[in-house]
Amino acid sequence: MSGRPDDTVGAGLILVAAGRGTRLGAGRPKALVPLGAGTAAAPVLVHALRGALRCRAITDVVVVAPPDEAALAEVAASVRALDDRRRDRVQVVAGGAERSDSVAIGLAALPQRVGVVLVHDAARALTPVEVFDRVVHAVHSGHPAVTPAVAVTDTIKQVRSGPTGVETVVATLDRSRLRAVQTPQGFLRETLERAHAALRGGPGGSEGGDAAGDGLPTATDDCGLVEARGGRVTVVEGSPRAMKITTPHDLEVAAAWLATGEDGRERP
Ligand SMILES: Nc1ccn([C@@H]2O[C@H](COP(=O)(O)OP(=O)(O)OP(=O)(O)O)[C@@H](O)[C@H]2O)c(=O)n1
Ligand SMILES: C[C@](O)(CO)[C@H](O)COP(=O)(O)O
Repeated sequence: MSGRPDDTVGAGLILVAAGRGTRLGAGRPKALVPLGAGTAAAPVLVHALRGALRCRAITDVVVVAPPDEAALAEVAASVRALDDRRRDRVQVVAGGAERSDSVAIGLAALPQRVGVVLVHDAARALTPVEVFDRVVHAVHSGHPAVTPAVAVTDTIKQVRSGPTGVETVVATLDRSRLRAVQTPQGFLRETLERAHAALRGGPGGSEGGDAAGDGLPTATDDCGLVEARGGRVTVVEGSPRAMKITTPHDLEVAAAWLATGEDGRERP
């Protein structure tokens, strides 16, 4: 870790949008599914990109798109249509099989001048700019890996599956110490690069995606990869508006926020 980045240096954004959207079941990649009605209507990815570009610290963007030709072309056309002077600093690349593959592809494509990297799910399309700003500020303040998070409001039980598939409760977890993590997650570039190198069998890692080397599944978020190497992850306040559009119900909620102007974004 080399300490704080120069405060005047901007941040790069990896917007991962290459998922299939199986749980949404819209018959097309989730990033390309229309969200909103009338003048607010745009693909999920476009909402996410416009939202992220409200963060003035972002200077460079890599959109990691679904790998098929038609989807790539549609994403590239959306980028060309962006009303933002940073449009020329937005690249589109084809994603990989798993989210972590897509992040690694995006990271490799980010220009070397970028020393601070944000990784954001296109599926968290209505994330307020304040969340981006808090994450960037924390990295600039010397925190090498940062995640936004919200408190858990349900009582959370740990369960085990019996031989017949029926689940029984093993324990009730201490909710006051649990957080649901969101994106954008922010990193010093070298912290993220080392975490991904380890995932792929580099120094400190293990081949096959078992980042912690303990037989547990690969971490589903990038801060998890840092944790698995014993790195420190700092938590900043997230937002309910940064919820991930995963199911048809989530899409309805997001559309309702847009319809009522309650998308959590500042109005001019
Ligand atoms: N191979 C993958 C898988 C996921 N993602 C992205 O990672 C984010 C979080 O993933 P999720 O919401 O789970 O999206 P999907 O993988 O598309 O959803 P599902 O599991 O329902 O197919 C999304 O913006 C998704 O596009 C990606 O870029 N590349
Ligand atoms: C990165 C993430 O959005 C943080 O909550 C989440 O881990 C993505 O997981 P998914 O299972 O790929 O949706």
